[in-house]
Amino acid sequence: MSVLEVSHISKSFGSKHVLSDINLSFDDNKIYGLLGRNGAGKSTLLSIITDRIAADSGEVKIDSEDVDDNDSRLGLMYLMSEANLYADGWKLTQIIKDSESLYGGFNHELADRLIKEFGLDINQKFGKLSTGYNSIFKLILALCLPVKYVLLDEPVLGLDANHRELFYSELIQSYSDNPRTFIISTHLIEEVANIISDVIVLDQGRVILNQPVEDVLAKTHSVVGPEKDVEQYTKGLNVIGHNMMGTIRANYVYGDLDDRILPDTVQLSNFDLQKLFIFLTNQYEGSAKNEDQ
Ligand SMILES: Nc1ncnc2c1ncn2[C@@H]1O[C@H](COP(=O)(O)OP(=O)(O)OP(=O)(O)O)[C@@H](O)[C@H]1O
Repeated sequence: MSVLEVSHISKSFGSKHVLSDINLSFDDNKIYGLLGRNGAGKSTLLSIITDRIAADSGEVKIDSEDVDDNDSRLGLMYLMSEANLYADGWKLTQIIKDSESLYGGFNHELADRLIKEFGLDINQKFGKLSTGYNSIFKLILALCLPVKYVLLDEPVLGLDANHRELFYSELIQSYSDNPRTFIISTHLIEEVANIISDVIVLDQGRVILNQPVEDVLAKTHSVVGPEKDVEQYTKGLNVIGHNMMGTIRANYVYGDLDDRILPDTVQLSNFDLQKLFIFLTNQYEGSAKNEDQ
């Protein structure tokens, strides 16, 4: 079992602290969702992990070996991001050839199928691709290169709804054919909620949540009923948000419920990852920032 470990990573740009003491560990064969609001530091973190930019302090290791300037470790990761690594005049076929020799392999069978399914013109030059096809081409590279860690920064940028669906189903297929670790940074939480096994939330350069999705969802409770009863029932619990619908109140709780008695007038259910994300990163009433890191 190998582990990708991020220890005490901090990064500033000028006087702006972008990442502060980030500690994360990525296990084999899991699909991580890396979530955070605009400017939270997601792309910076992924670029540091893959040694595209240097951290101010801290280290990234794979199997206890620092990845810094270490080709054998860096070759275990591929970062698909908005930043283009390829020159506009390069042909896609040439980029595939170069990547194949750099990474020591390429799944041509899968690539051929994806090229056909997405309708990508493989004889095109890189710079001539539309935004969507630019993403599609980089996704094909990401899925077909023989790496242990696939890092996807906004993978569906510019993809239409049909192509997004196709990508998610191909991602699942590729993962089940060849289990490996994915780290997916995205704002489309609802679209990835059923794909990811673990969720990491970055907020203002810090990790505020890092847990299996199943455990996280089990701790979400929406408590709905007459205002007085809801307030009474949720007293002392970690209420991270609320809604009013006339005289009916919904309090959103994140954390374990104790064995308090639920009044007949009050209904209890779980709420989804997107709602939790919004409450946690909105600094809504009663922040859960220090919980469950
Ligand atoms: N090269 C750079 N020089 C100066 N500031 C930078 C640089 N790269 C990133 N930043 C700043 O660092 C902060 C974090 O940026 P980053 O792109 O990592 O966030 P993000 O979570 O990926 O955001 P988004 O979801 O909007 O893409 C932002 O305030 C950004 O302006």
